[in-house]
Amino acid sequence: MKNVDALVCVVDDDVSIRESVRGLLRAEGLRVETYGSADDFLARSRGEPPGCLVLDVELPGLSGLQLQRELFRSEPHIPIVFLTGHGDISMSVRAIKAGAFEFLTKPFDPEELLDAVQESLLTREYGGHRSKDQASAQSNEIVGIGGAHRTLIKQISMVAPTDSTVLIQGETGTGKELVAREIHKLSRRKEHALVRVNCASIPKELYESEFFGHARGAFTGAIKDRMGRFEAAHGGTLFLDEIGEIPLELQSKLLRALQEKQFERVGEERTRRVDVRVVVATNRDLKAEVAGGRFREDLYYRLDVFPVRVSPLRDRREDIPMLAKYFVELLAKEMKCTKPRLTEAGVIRLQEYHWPGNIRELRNVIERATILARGKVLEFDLPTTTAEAPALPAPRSMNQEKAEPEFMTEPEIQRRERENLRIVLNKTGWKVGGPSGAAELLGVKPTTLISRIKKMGLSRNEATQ
Ligand SMILES: Nc1ncnc2c1ncn2[C@@H]1O[C@H](COP(=O)(O)OP(=O)(O)OP(=O)(O)O)[C@@H](O)[C@H]1O
Repeated sequence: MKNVDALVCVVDDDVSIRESVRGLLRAEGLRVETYGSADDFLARSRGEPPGCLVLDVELPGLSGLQLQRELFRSEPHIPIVFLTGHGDISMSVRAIKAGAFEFLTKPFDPEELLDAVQESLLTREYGGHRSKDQASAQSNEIVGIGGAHRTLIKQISMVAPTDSTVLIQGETGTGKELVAREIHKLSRRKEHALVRVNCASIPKELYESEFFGHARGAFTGAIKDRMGRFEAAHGGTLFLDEIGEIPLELQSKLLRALQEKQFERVGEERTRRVDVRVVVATNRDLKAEVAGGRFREDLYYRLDVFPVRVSPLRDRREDIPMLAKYFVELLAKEMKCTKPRLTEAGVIRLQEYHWPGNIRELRNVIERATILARGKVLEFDLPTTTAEAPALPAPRSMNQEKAEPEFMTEPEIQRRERENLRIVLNKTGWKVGGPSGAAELLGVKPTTLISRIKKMGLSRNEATQ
């Protein structure tokens, strides 16, 4: 196991739970400290901040949620895995909104707990979590804590060491370029160049020369030989950003270069070979572009080797507290100004907004607020929106029974979706996580499901009616 020797603190008033968690984690080579209450943890754990905190919700004295709040002020980067005896949805919503890493119900599944702890430690390794004593915020960190973030980090660490082509898709400002840079940084090519080409900014007539280079005199203005981006990336990574913008005429030439790793400069006969790893990104739905005849199907399949989807920020609101803290720290450092104060109310405001411009917009909003705050409290002036989160898929069995009519109205869709969800929750006895939980049945993450349940105002009472 990775992260051997990392410190995990366990806070639970039930000694048998403390001891079984301790045994489980120790067997994996982790260092474990146990505490019988939150107060005890605060009083005694003044040394090294843990890489992960396994925390009971109901505790004598300060509760688990109160400790979470306390830590949010002083040690916001410690990932917390909650254990609760009740599986209380509204409580988990609150905990997850406040940035909890995972929420597991007792009796816990040892595998699930180990997975959660391991993933939290992995996330920390990636700079998602920094203790107070560690270096302060650096630009180019991939910050986050939730399930979508963890999946992304896992995918990056799996594909980076290979030479496979990576297709990164996601809305504007979600961090696609950051992902491409991280893949390069973690690859064997890291000592060589990462060459970025923004395909949206090249005039049509210059594409070929930009990609493959040209010989002197090849066209008006070609006053000397020039190498293209493929050659410039030799040994390293070629990052083609906004790949969906490449004109059809050039797509076949690009396909050949990608397939055969060879090409000719414009105005030259000689075939050149290069060793490049290709990473591409787009905010378009490339499949739809193929269907619309704007993108070659063969090129699409050549690129779609290892697809990575970066979720919109509104689908990973659990990352917002950590991202906000990160940007406040980073921007104060960059702007050389006193760090303004981020309040809990401010964080909640940020979590309510729907972020069409994603993380880029969040950064801009925090930058503007930092200027206006003059070292005091950050205030966020954001429009109130009614934007809907994307719908959950209906349970599979129901889809099979009857095809959806094409013309269902929005309220009808919502009513059906709510009804489906109620049925599934009834079926699982209101159990959300775990192998037989509703999230697994619906094929969504427990955190997504919990926020959906909250949003639809579903309650256990109603579900058993
Ligand atoms: N997970 C993250 N943690 C910290 N900063 C992030 C994260 N994701 C994105 N950012 C920051 O948000 C901004 C936008 O990210 P980036 O340029 O990578 O997005 P993009 O998806 O490539 O956007 P576009 O499609 O418009 O090119 C950058 O300043 C980047 O550093």
